[in-house]
Order: sequence, then C-alpha cells, then structure tokens
Amino acid sequence: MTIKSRFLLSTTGILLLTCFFSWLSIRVLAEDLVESWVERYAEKQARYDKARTLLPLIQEINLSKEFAELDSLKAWAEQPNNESLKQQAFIDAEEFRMRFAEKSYFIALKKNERYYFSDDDASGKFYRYTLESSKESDAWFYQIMEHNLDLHLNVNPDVELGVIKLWSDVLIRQGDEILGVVGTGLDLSDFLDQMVEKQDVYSAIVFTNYEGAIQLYQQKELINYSSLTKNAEGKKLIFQLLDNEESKERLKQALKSAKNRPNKIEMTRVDKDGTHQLASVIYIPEIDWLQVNFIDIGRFLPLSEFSSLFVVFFVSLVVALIIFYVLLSLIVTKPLAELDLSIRQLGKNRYRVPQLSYFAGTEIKRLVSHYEKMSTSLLEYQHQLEEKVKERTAELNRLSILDPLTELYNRRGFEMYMKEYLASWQKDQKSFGLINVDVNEFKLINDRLGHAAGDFVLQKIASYLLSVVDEKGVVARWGGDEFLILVRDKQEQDRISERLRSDKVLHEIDFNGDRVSVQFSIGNAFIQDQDTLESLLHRADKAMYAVKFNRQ
Ligand SMILES: Nc1nc2c(ncn2[C@@H]2O[C@H](COP(=O)(O)OP(=O)(O)OP(=O)(O)O)[C@@H](O)[C@H]2O)c(=O)[nH]1
Repeated sequence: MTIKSRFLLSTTGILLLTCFFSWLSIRVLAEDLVESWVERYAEKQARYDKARTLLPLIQEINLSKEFAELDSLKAWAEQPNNESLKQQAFIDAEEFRMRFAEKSYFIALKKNERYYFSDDDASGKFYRYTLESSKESDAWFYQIMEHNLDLHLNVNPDVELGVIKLWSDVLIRQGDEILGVVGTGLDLSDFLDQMVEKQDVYSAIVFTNYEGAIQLYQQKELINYSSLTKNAEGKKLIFQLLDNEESKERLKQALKSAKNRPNKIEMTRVDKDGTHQLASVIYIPEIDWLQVNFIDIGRFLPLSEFSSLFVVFFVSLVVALIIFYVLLSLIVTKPLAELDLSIRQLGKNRYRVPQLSYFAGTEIKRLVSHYEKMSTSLLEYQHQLEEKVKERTAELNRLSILDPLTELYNRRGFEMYMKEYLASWQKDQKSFGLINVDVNEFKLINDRLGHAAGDFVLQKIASYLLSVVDEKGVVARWGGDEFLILVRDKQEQDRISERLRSDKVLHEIDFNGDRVSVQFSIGNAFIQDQDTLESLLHRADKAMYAVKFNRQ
C-alpha cells in the first residue's frame, strides 16, 4: 500500500474517531452546561415564583392572621351569644374587610358552630349557616381545629357563590383555647390566571402539600380540592404528572428533603410529558406548601444549538487534514516519487536527476543527494567494468584464435580465416592457395635438447615464416611442428615455396651454444572449382607428405 493510501486510510479513521469522541464530549459538555444553567435558572425561578406568585396569597394569609388577632373578634368568639360583643366584632371586622383583596372574610365559631361571611354584597347576611360535623362539606372546619393547624390553605368550592376559592384559614386562639377559624378567600381562577401570566415559558409550577396533593396548578382539573379532608386514594397527586415510577420516587424524596430544609432548593431529574425535565422543589413555610417547578431541559436549551459548534469543529478538522495531506505530498510523497522514477531509470542504465521542489523535506533532500553521488559512482564503475569486459573479451577472442607460443593464428583462427577466403572465392572467384610447411625430424630436437629448445625453435620458425611471407599472405601454426601459409596468388605461392626450400638462413639455429639444424617439407595446393576447405587442405597435406616421403 502506498504512503498516500495508508495516510488517507489512517487519517480517515482518525477523523471519524475524533469526530465521534468530539461529538460525545460536546454532548456531555453541553448536557453538563445545560444542566448547570438550568439548575441556576430553576433556583432563581423558584425564588422568583415564590416571591411574585405567592405574594398576594401570603399577603392574604398575613391579613388573616392579623384578623384572627382582633380583640373584639376573640371576645365575641368566647361569647358568641353576646349581641353587643357581636356588634363590636362585626364593626371591627367590616372595617378590616376592606383590606382583604376580595373585600370578604369568613368567621366560623367553635362555640356556636356558626359560619359568618361578609363581602361587598349589601344584601348578603352576616350569618350564613350552621356547621355540622357530620357534613362532608363542613369537615374542613373540624379538621383544622382537631389538627391544631394555625394556618391552613384550602382549595374549596364556594357553594354559595358557585366559584372555587383558595381559602386562607387561621385559628382564633385565646391562649391555648381554640375559638374558631377565620380567614378570607381568593378566587382560584383569577389567582391561577395571574400565576400563568407570570409563569415562564420553559417551566411549569405546581404547588403541593407535604403529601404531594396538587394545590395550585394551571390545569384546574388536576387540583386537589379539600386536601385535608379527602382520603388518600381520592387525592390528585403531583406524581401522577410524571411518566415513570423512578421519577415519582425521586420527586417524593425531593419533596421530603425540601420539607426538612425550608427555603432551600432541592433538584431532581424526572421524566414528564415524554421529556427529561428538571424538578426544583422548595418548601414555603409561610403557607406550608411545596412549590415544584418543572423545567424542560431540551426546550430550555436544545442540544441542537451545539451542533453548529460540532460542524465548525468538523470542517476545521477536514481543512486541517487536507492541508496536512498537501504538505505531506509536497514534503514526502512527491520527492519520493521523483527518487523512485530516477532509481527505475538507473535500472535501465539511464541517469535522471531527481527534480526536488523547494518544499521537499531536508531528510529526503539529503537522501537524494547521497543517492546522486552513489548513482554517479555506480554508473562510472559500471562503465569501467564494461570497458574491462570489452577488453577482456577482445583479448579472449584474440587468444582463442592465436597460438600462444608463436602468436600466429592457431588452427581455429586459421579455419575462420580460410572460410572467409573460400566464401569470397565462391562468390567473386578471388583465388588463393595454401602452403603446408612441416618441420623435418623435429622430435629429435626435443629429444636431444629438451622441450624448451623445441619451443624456442618453433618461435624462430614462426618469425622466419612471417618475414618470408611478409604481406603477401597469412601464416598459421596448424599444430605441433606443422605450419600453413595462405597466399593470394599462384606466383607468390611458388615464390614463397621456393624461398623456403632454398633459404639457408634458418637451417642453423643457435640454442645456448648448440646448433640446431632445421629443414622443411613443403606441399602446395591452389584453389580449384568445386573445392571445399577439406579438399584444399587435403591436397596441400598430401603434397607435403609426398615431399616428406620422397626425402626419406
Ligand atoms: N617443444 C615442443 N615440441 C612440440 C610441440 N608440439 C609438438 N611437439 C613435438 O613435435 C614432435 C613432432 O613429431 P613428429 O610428428 O614425429 O614429427 P618429426 O619428429 O618432425 O618427424 P617427421 O615429421 O616425420 O620428420 C613431437 O615429438 C611433439 O612432441 C611444441 O609446442 N613444443
């Protein structure tokens, strides 16, 4: 696999892995970030809601508490049948009434079990009805007193007015003695409208009692009326708003912890309406309720907001890799390809200088420089070697056709030579002839003076024959003491033969003081039509033997 492919494969792998882990880390980071923002937001929202939403309610409660402290009211509550006390209490209560938001109040006395109510309606009576412990609709009165609840908020329908009211019920006390319950009511619809108005788009507020029974919620149908008197099964609980048991359990724990730490925020994650939500719970001791804010984390700050961050990261990563790839190509792969091309050319005995760009890596430049030196000397050495081989081959060729002792053509060389002559005879009728020269009784020289003397004599004979033939022919050592001379015309053949027969120059050779006598037997043959090399040689041989035979 090439560096480029490897690099592409591995970088693609790295890119995918990096993207995957970046996406994971961005997601985790975003979730953490969103969660911590939402937590901070939830805390602020809970405190804000408590302050703003409940302000009118708390005001009414405080007024109810103040109302319950009216001396005239207490005095009347102790003696409900005393008309003058009743009158005084009524005057004071009527004066106080104007301070209540809805300009109405109720007084329920323990001793005469009567329920009094006053509002702007001039025709309305002060006394409304007599409470009965056996009536379910009056149970609140008896329960509040029985449980000694100094303050109780109650969401209950006002049968007479036909509206649902949020009642602030406060005990009238004289020391430890409970004299009755007083308070005021706020129209629940108005109150809820106000609450929704002030509510943030991201959150939903629910007010519950300590059990989780819903007291205030945008959806009126989910409000649990008469929480105090209703038995557990019939109650509408906040947990019903959640999607699963795990969430319900978590919220229960949060309610419990919040109840133990008034005004401190408890946070927990829950699943509501098919989304992950953060529930912040705060206990409000002033009203003995718990306020729960649900915040949809996804809506508050969707994770998709972070996708652009991921896209920017991905694009910059791709761009960085492309730049890296181009640089790698300029610095490494292109110079390597140049080097590779040059090496392949070198294999064909051609030298090509690698063309390196300015960007090529220093290491590669150094490598190429070493390669250049190495390839130059390699080519030089190869050239020298080839020259030597040529020389040696020429020398071997020469030696293969020459006789080492006399340096005349040997049999092989002379045969080649004669074939050429034969061919030109056959083609152009260029005639030639052969002189066969054999030394007489050469063996005796060897025997008498030794082989070295024989060699010496053979060399002498060779140079003698060369001098006689000169440029008129070619001399060869046919074997042992036998020589062949090729001449180009008949006259020269006769002339040389005659000279060899008559010449006395070589008859006496001096070898280390010993005189050696040399004589030749000579046979001639001149080329004729239909001659082959064998037939010509045979005739020359035969002629020479005829002479030798006649000599003996
Ligand atoms: N010193 C030496 N002797 C050689 C060489 N080649 C052949 N001889 C010898 O030459 C002799 C040739 O002997 P023969 O063929 O009997 O020829 P000859 O003694 O001249 O006898 P005739 O030809 O009958 O006159 C042999 O004894 C060979 O050993 C050589 O290169 N050097």
